[in-house]
Amino acid sequence: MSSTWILPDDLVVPELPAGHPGVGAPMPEHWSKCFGCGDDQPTGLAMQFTVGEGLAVHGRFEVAKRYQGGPGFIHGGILMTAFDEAQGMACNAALRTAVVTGHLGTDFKRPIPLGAVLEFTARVDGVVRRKVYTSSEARIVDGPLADPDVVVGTSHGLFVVVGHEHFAKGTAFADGLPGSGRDISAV
Ligand SMILES: CCCCC/C=C\C/C=C\C/C=C\C/C=C\CCCC(=O)SCCNC(=O)CCNC(=O)[C@H](O)C(C)(C)COP(=O)(O)OP(=O)(O)OC[C@H]1O[C@@H](n2cnc3c(N)ncnc32)[C@H](O)[C@@H]1OP(=O)(O)O
Repeated sequence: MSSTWILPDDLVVPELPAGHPGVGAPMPEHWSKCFGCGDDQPTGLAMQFTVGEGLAVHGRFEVAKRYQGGPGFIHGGILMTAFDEAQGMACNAALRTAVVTGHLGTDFKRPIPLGAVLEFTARVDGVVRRKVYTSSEARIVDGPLADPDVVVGTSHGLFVVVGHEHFAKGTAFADGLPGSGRDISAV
């Protein structure tokens, strides 16, 4: 069973941005303190991304013991966090602009064991004004229960393009601040 997600009729599929790197190119974290992709966030997922075909990206992480929900398996919210990050990175690669998540819906298809290496394929399906429609699926590609032919979770999300004033409102509460050009992906 899967939940329903209907794309709008006036969806526009964007062109790849100029200078878009080739398939397989690594994508830098969008900010070092990000819980999803940052390398300066010790409890975070430290997801790593590469450019995929068209408007897609690929992301990976290993399910650490600290991400346990039910005994032996990933917590559902952690899986959603990874989808959020992957679909946000797809927006970033396709549109080269800042986005935030407006809505995210996940179907949990199979239990995912601790120690599994998850690979996400996430893409931009299209845009309507500031709304960016995205989708993603996850597979276990290494570790326990690995089978790259089995989809263990899927996600649909609506992201909204925002200006830098959106993040300016958070600076008073921020744990560190992006600054050196590593904060927003150059991809
Ligand atoms: C200081 C540190 C900064 C570091 C930042 C660094 C980099 C960031 C840059 C790029 C990011 C790169 C990669 C991203 C990677 C990971 C992704 C993680 C992202 C997150 O984890 S981020 C946290 C969770 N996220 C939020 O914290 C959002 C809270 N929220 C809001 O801030 C507002 O709610 C907002 C801005 C969403 C909209 O507000 P708004 O006033 O600007 O615009 P408005 O309401 O008019 O919506 C415009 C159109 O979107 C439709 N719309 C809106 N919401 C909808 C919904 N839920 N469902 C269906 N449609 C929706 C409307 O219906 C309208 O549609 P229409 O055009 O048809 O009228």
